[in-house]
Amino acid sequence: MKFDAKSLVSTMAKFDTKPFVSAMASIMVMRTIKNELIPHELLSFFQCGVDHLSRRFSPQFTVVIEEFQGMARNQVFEAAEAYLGTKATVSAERVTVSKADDHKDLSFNMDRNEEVSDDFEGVSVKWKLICIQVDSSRIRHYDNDSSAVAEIRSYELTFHKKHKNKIFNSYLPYVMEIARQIKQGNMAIKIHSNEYGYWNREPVKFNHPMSFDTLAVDEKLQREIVNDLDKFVKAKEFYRRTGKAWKRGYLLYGPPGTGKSSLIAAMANYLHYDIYDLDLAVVGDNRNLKDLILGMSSRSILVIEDIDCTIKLQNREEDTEASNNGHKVTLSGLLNATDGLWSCCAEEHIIVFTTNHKERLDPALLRPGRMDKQIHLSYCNFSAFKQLAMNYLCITQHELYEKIEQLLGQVEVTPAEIAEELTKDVDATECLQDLIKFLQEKKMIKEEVKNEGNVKEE
Ligand SMILES: Nc1ncnc2c1ncn2[C@@H]1O[C@H](COP(=O)(O)OP(=O)(O)OP(=O)(O)O)[C@@H](O)[C@H]1O
Ligand SMILES: [Mg+2]
Repeated sequence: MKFDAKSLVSTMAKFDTKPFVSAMASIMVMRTIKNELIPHELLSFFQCGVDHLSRRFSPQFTVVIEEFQGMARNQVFEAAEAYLGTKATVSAERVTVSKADDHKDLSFNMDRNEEVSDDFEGVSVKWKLICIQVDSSRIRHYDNDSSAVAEIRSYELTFHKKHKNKIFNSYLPYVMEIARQIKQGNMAIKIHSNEYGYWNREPVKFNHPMSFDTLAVDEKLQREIVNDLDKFVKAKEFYRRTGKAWKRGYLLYGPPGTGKSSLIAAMANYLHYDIYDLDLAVVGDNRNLKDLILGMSSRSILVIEDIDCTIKLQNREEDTEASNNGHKVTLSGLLNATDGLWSCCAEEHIIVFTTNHKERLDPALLRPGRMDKQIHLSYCNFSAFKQLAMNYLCITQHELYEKIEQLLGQVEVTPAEIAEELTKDVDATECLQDLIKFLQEKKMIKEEVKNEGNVKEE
């Protein structure tokens, strides 16, 4: 018997033939065995019908999560990959292991066609990684030069139909959130720097060890800063509701060596944000500046150090190229870049300006809403000293502390100066004695200067 498969398939498709498909399929299978003559199209049509019927009566529901959506990677697939990596080592039979250059830890994943079970609030689900090999020319996102065969990957998530709502509304968002946390913990922080109008293609791994545990600032100020950062990170909904861009500006000011750059490092390590260290002096013009800020990723810190020195930004009225020592970035350009409408394009930006001379800044830069928080980093008090002694000498108490506390109340000394004294010797007592000598000398110089002033006045 000969089939005109195409016309048979289209004829059957016009009618609701599904209830008959199963029976027909069995007949055809029998005939196939006898005659080996069933055309491919017809068989796959029956196969579809059988699958459809079995799904209809099955209590299971399956969500297919493909790796690509057009050219872009599907974020749900990426999240599932990261999330299942943590489960695979426990419940899969075979796992793959890899490590990317910018990752701190090994990444595990389920192998092809492996299954992983998971439980969420009493609901059991099954994940399966499906990999199909195809001709690479058929896939748009695939680099055709590298291989003739490509793999189309997808996850199948299967669970009981009655849990559909819970899976869509709670479980999948939960998977996305856990994956975000895993990625955040695994990715090394990077520091980006700019040359002219673009960020360097190869950001450097940020290895600064400073943290809020080692930063020596007044305890109360430190708590205030950490609380502010915590509030900012959790405030997505607040920023959305109030129509504000999700960004926060900090101005760090104080004498050299009081920990402004160290605080930025502690912030980046605490939030796990990349740093974009912007050198305004080499930015061509306002347009370049805008492009640079648009080129930053979300969840990052934009740093402009020594804002008073890099370019002349004092006077907005004189905001012309000529009055700006030939620099084409102007104050209004900078304000627009950090403040303007399009600055909302990315989310979770922290902007930090530092200066040794707050009084030299244009008030426009300090207006509330621009610099949300101004943090004064000042000379070392006793509480900050104790932190430094802990960092460098690993001590919390010493008989010389009383003397040091007294001297710290009489002279102005920066944490950087103290840090230098505490690293001069290996022995803690000798270091503290050196420090006392250093503080006494400072005190003497201060008194001499004061006396000279008094003599002049007389
Ligand atoms: N508050 C601090 N806590 C711990 N270490 C500090 C602190 N301040 C300064 N230091 C030490 O002094 C060094 C210089 O400090 P830092 O670069 O943070 O100062 P700064 O305020 O940014 O100075 P500048 O105004 O010159 O840029 C740091 O590498 C660190 O070792
Ligand atoms: Mg600095």
